[in-house]
Amino acid sequence: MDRGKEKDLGEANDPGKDKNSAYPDPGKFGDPLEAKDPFQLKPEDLTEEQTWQADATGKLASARKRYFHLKQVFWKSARYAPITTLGIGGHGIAILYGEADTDGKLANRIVMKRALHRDFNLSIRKERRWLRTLSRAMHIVQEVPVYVSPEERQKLDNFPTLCLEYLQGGTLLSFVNDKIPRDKTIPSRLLWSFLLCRR
Ligand SMILES: Nc1ncnc2c1ncn2[C@@H]1O[C@H](COP(=O)(O)OP(=O)(O)OP(=O)(O)O)[C@@H](O)[C@H]1O
Repeated sequence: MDRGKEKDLGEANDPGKDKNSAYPDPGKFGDPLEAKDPFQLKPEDLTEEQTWQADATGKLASARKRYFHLKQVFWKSARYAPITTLGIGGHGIAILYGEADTDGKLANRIVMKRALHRDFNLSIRKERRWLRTLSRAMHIVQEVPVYVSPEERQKLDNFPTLCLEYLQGGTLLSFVNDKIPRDKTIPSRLLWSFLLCRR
């Protein structure tokens, strides 16, 4: 997809806004998931560091565009629906999607991660290369298959998208931030043990 087309994706084109559209209701998976539209993301959802790195509104606008596009890819899908925004990193946005089974019940959760800007697509590709290199490492997040039609696949591939397993307990970074005091470092042997533990 070229950039001009991407710019056209505005709120008016949001398939979720059309009550008659085939876009699945984000709440379709029901309890116990408190499903919410990732669109409710607000500038205050960015961490202090993230707002320092870039203008919050600009970053949020990019995140919304990425999300709009992803939503368009899956808007006819009976299988995948967005649940929430997990976060915005230095380069990308991570959105949690639910995968339904044939009865429409939540069967799996998948993280879709995209670059915030075309210039960061390279960082997503690099991350993918590393993930594939580390694909047998027990404690490294893994790519997961996404079952889409050829049309959806083509749209999905217009922007490099990482489809990852969902780390329910949080990432290693969130563990370090939560549990390791700021004046302490995580021992190298522990980090190596994460990398060397094989499936
Ligand atoms: N597979 C995942 N499971 C659960 N949460 C995730 C997953 N991937 C990302 N997240 C959450 O989404 C946030 C944004 O992720 P992302 O990978 O884009 O950024 P980052 O790793 O914080 O920074 P950077 O873009 O600089 O690598 C993370 O901080 C994390 O909280």
